[in-house]
Amino acid sequence: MKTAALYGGSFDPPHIGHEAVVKALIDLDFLDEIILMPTYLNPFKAASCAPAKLRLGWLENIFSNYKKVRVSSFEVDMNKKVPTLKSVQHLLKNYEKIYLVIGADNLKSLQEWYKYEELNKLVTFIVASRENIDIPKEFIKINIDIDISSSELRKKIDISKLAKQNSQEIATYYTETMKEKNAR
Ligand SMILES: Nc1ncnc2c1ncn2[C@@H]1O[C@H](COP(=O)(O)OP(=O)(O)OP(=O)(O)O)[C@@H](O)[C@H]1O
Ligand SMILES: O=C(O)c1ccc[n+]([C@@H]2O[C@H](COP(=O)([O-])O)[C@@H](O)[C@H]2O)c1
Repeated sequence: MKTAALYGGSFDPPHIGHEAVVKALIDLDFLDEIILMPTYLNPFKAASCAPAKLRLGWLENIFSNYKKVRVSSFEVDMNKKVPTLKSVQHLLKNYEKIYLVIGADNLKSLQEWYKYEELNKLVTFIVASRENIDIPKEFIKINIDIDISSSELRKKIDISKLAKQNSQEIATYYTETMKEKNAR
């Protein structure tokens, strides 16, 4: 059986920071596969901006030509908030080891994740550096230096920060959706 990195996220929108994380993961020889798994909805969030199926389609498009990478619709298909533990348990039916990828900003809330102790026993974490946040030594670290976030992009879309494949479509979607939201 193979090893896989589970890289979950809202990807609302996907951006070049996410692409940089995936590229860094591809270079890790101990990973057979990288599984991108967009959330239906982050368990800690009240809503997403773009619907789950749209975010899933964007990711499939962006990463279709990346070797070792696949996009999983597991959480989107559940049509509800899915704790990461459930996704890991699902993957462990087919993979012998799961590495769980998070950005360093997620470290502060990790202990509050659903059944964190159990999750921590099942996975090995890979943490992507972000905003100079300290990453404790027990984590595998990947060095990412892309100062961009989806929330910033939702406030002000910048096409140069989006993946090239579908940047125009994504930029138009957020420009129009945010205009409508602000007009309400
Ligand atoms: N620029 C980045 N550098 C390193 N890690 C990142 C970066 N952007 C996102 N990540 C990590 O990738 C995962 C998915 O990110 P997510 O879809 O939440 O994007 P985000 O930019 O963090 O969004 P938001 O601003 O809404 O929190 C998270 O674990 C996040 O910490
Ligand atoms: O399992 C949990 O309790 C949990 C709580 C908060 C976030 N997560 C996961 O963390 C990943 C990153 O979320 P986000 O919204 O920051 O991209 C995504 O896969 C979420 O499902 C998981």
